[in-house]
Amino acid sequence: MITKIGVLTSGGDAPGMNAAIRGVTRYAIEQGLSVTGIIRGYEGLLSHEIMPLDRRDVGGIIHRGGTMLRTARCLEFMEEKTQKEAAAYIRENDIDALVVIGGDGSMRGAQALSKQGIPTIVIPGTIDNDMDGTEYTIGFDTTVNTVLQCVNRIRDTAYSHDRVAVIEVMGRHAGFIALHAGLAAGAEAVLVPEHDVSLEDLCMHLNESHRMGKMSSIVIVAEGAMKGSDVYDYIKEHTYLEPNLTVLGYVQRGGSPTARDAIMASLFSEKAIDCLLSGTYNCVIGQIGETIAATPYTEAPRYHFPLDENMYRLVHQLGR
Ligand SMILES: Nc1ncnc2c1ncn2[C@@H]1O[C@H](COP(=O)(O)OP(=O)(O)OP(=O)(O)O)[C@@H](O)[C@H]1O
Ligand SMILES: O=P(O)(O)OC[C@H]1O[C@](O)(CO)[C@@H](O)[C@@H]1O
Ligand SMILES: [Mg+2]
Repeated sequence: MITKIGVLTSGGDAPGMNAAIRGVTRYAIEQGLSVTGIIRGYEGLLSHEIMPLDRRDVGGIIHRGGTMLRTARCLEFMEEKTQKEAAAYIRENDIDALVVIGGDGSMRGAQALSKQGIPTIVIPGTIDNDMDGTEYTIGFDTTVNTVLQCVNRIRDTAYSHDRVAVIEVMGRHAGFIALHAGLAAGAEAVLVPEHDVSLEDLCMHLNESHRMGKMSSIVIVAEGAMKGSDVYDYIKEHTYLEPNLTVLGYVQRGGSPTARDAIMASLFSEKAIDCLLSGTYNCVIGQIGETIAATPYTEAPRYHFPLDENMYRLVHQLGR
């Protein structure tokens, strides 16, 4: 029977992680469990940094970006020896199950711990929206809206100076941020890791739009597709157009969560605790269609939600 849970955040921080820490803590306490917070993700399990969490400890954080528990990318945790040490520490502290809030890498970490006999459950928290077992990850909506606001500002300059604004956004392995922000901002083109990038085609596309009377354009590049600076250089060398470059960087990851992210964080938290209480674990919580589901790690790849090809086509058709 589960009486005490641990909770940690891992990987890149994402807006809404704090709302999830609050949701997990308060809902678990409501159900009669006690809660331990682990500091700095899997690193905290190795450096033994933990703290008890009560209702008041998670007060005043629902609207804050980042994560009050801190987070880390812990490379040591890739080794089985380290995973065994972490599992032993969890047992020593009488933690019966662990809630991991993080992205796809963090989910692999949770799966590794479950192989060591620790019941785990994952709440998807990453701005990248690139996890199996869910159509939505906490933080994505906030980031897309942040990028949109930035692009709208950059557009003013691009328009006024007749320039091609090249904007690099995050997404090491996935183009969701670029695609969604691109469609919302009316970009001329988006470059994403899921599609081969031809800078020759891009320049033809931009030149053609220019001939049709379009004096300024927006090109959004996911960092995993190509470096924004390479796109800038190519346009400068191969066209008569005038590009400018903005690498958005970490402004995309901070900030207060949108209503959608704070709501999803709360709903995912409730589902995670309900699952643990009913003996369902080693699962990723996720939104699948209209439902909030719990999918075993081993089955999550069956629920892979790729980039929406219709949206990708539409960006390029509407952007000219
Ligand atoms: N195969 C694995 N086995 C064990 N642990 C892993 C594995 N992959 C990742 N992890 C752990 O999860 C941590 C976070 O992973 P990663 O850096 O990929 O971020 P993420 O959770 O995908 O979030 P984001 O992509 O939003 O930054 C890693 O630093 C590592 O501690
Ligand atoms: O510099 P860091 O913290 O490793 O984060 C960069 C990476 O994290 C992510 O933002 C996801 O949080 C990726 O898109 C990005 O490549
Ligand atoms: Mg990831």
